Amino acid sequence: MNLQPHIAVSADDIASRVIVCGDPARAARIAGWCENGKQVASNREFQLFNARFNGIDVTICSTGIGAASMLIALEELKQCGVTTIIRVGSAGALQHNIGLGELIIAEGAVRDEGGSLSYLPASYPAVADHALVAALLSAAKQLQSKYYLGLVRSHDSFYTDQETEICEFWHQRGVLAADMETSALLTVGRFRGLQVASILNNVVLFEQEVKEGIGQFKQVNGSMIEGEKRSAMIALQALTSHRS
Ligand SMILES: O=P(O)(O)O[C@H]1O[C@H](CO)[C@@H](O)[C@H]1O
Ligand SMILES: O=c1cc[nH]c(=O)[nH]1
Repeated sequence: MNLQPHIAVSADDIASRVIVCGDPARAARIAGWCENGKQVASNREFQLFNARFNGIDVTICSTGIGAASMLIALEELKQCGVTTIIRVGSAGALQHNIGLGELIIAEGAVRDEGGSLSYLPASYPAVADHALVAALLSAAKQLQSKYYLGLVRSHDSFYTDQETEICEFWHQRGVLAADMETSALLTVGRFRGLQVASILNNVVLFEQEVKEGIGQFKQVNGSMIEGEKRSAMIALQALTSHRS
């Protein structure tokens, strides 16, 4: 079969169960936490690895930053016969009680990114697959991990002049955290008939300067790196215990 133009694999090359994440280095780390992790493609921000977890084939695919490139990966993964996608992402908290390295499981998302809006109007909801969320909750309990369950917000622009006001607005409305891809994954994934969900590792405290938080993440802050691994293990457990 033909290679997909961006993710550079064909249907024969990858599994039907996929973990996506923004950071290519995270994709490599997740593959390393599985059995037999090996790279199958490398093109731009799209780094793909095949591996086995709980005796089941999985693929890990990085998608870069933002909804636009994540949606390219989603469409091409769908063309390759993928049925189930869980995002293992990072996020900034919008509530004071969510600590660094603590995990957020998205029930749904505020669609403040342009990618999904180019497919469907804002009135179409961004909702995670119910069974996949149940599998994530069950895996989190099995691994004795604390988690927050609720709404997240996805956006396109990290450094707007209104960032403080925007975060305060969604904080007041009970949204748990912000990332840049979850709402597009939930909206377009559902629209395309995929089972989709998202689990996020908090790397910025609420009301912390975003540059400072992301910088600490880059410096391999212990709790945030531990949160990344725990989020990946929960997602892998959910992905491989879930009936696709
Ligand atoms: O760590 P990832 O998965 O890339 O997720 C978050 O980090 C990036 C911004 O630093 C955005 O992609 C955001 O959604
Ligand atoms: O504050 C943050 C941190 C990570 N990703 C985001 O989109 N926002």
